[in-house]
Amino acid sequence: MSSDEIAIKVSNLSKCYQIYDRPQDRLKQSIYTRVKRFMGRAPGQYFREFWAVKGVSFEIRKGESVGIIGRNGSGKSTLLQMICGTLNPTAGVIQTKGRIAALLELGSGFNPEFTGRENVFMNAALLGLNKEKTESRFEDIAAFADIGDFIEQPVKTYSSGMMVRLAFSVIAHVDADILVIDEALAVGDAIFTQKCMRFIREFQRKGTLLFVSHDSGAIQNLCHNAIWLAQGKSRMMGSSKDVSEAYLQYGLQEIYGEEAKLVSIEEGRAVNCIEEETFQSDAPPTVDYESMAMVNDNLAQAKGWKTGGANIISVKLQRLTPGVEGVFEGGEMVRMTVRAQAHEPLKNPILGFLIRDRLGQDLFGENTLAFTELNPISVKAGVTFDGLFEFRLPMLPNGQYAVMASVADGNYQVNIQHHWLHDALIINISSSKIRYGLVGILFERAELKVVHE
Ligand SMILES: Nc1ncnc2c1ncn2[C@@H]1O[C@H](COP(=O)(O)OP(=O)(O)OP(=O)(O)O)[C@@H](O)[C@H]1O
Repeated sequence: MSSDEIAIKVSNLSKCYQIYDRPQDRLKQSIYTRVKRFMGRAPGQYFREFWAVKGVSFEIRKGESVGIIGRNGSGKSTLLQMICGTLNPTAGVIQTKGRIAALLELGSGFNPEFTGRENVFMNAALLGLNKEKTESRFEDIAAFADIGDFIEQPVKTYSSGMMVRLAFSVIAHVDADILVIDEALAVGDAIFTQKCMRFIREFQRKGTLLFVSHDSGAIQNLCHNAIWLAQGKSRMMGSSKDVSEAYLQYGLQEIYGEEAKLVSIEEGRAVNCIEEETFQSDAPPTVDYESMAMVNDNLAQAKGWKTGGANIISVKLQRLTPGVEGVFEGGEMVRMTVRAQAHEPLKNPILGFLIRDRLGQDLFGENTLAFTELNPISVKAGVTFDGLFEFRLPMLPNGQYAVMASVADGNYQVNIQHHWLHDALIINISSSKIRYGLVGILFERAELKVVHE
């Protein structure tokens, strides 16, 4: 790899902390250090060495997205702080090319006594943006943070969510070449997280990303490669898929213990020997998933874009059976209605929706194209029209989800998106028993059966 292609190069990087078991040991050490300096001989040592990061080396190409995964205390923050220059290494070399912006420690870089506005200028200056540029971008920064009048209040009055909003907004507007994000901090409410994820995905098209998470799913989704840190050392580097799988296996091994030694399997060696069977059972489904969804209309605050050719008037999720309004149960039949109005003639209007999780991953959705291919409909300016989608609501794991809605004109290949809303509805799932995957489905059967005695 030529040096021009490298964004970050870390060689043999280490950080050692001195750990004092008792407060008086720290005092003794400082006295003895002075004595040593004065007398020139080594007195006793009153601390233990703790290597938070030890001998880590890697190279990251420009434009690459790399995930850092590891348990609590494995050295992720320490490593990233050294890369960002906020912590001095004990040993090793770090070379970086370009402007680094980081979201690492909550509130770090903010002066609590200064207002949000003053902190924006201070932070942007630290990140290399001059006053004129910051002034010209201030409105965008404030709009992205979306904390209203709090921008003029001292940061010490902020909630942690407001602090993250402001910090993220600054790093999103300083033309960074390298972004360092700790996912634990990037989470705010669903709408803001989705906005951050959209920014990160856009940034990835040209910039270099270092993304820290405990969630191997998030790492695989955002990063091509990953580094697994364990006890301060780099345990594995490779594709994010391979690293995540190895990390997961290691975690399971720890849970199961030595008696269930897990062996990696390179290729499937099992012989497929399941006989065809028609099984009938009158027993009720054995898998009990509860997944209650609370749906909130967010249309008035929804972000997106429009051309003026047509706009979405409403997005509604309704249950098709009686029940409490706005509360849904996973597995029940529902109707999503996306209503729009044309402001110019639309030859082949398309209405659609898409449900996304907190990381902006598309879970499922549909549009009306399959229908209008068979039943062509055009609309004149001023006409209001609905897209109707009836489906069984999947059971979703706990968390917040956003419903994207759009109105367009055209066909599968060529279409103009006239109005696109990222978060027309917000879905909150709170009591889900879904344990695996992004979306749960209703299992009719999940049993164990003896085949041969
Ligand atoms: N100032 C310090 N003095 C002593 N030990 C420290 C200090 N800062 C961090 N450590 C230790 O270094 C180790 C690595 O910490 P670090 O915060 O880098 O881990 P991490 O992987 O980011 O953890 P988490 O996922 O919990 O954020 C931990 O054992 C921590 O206790």
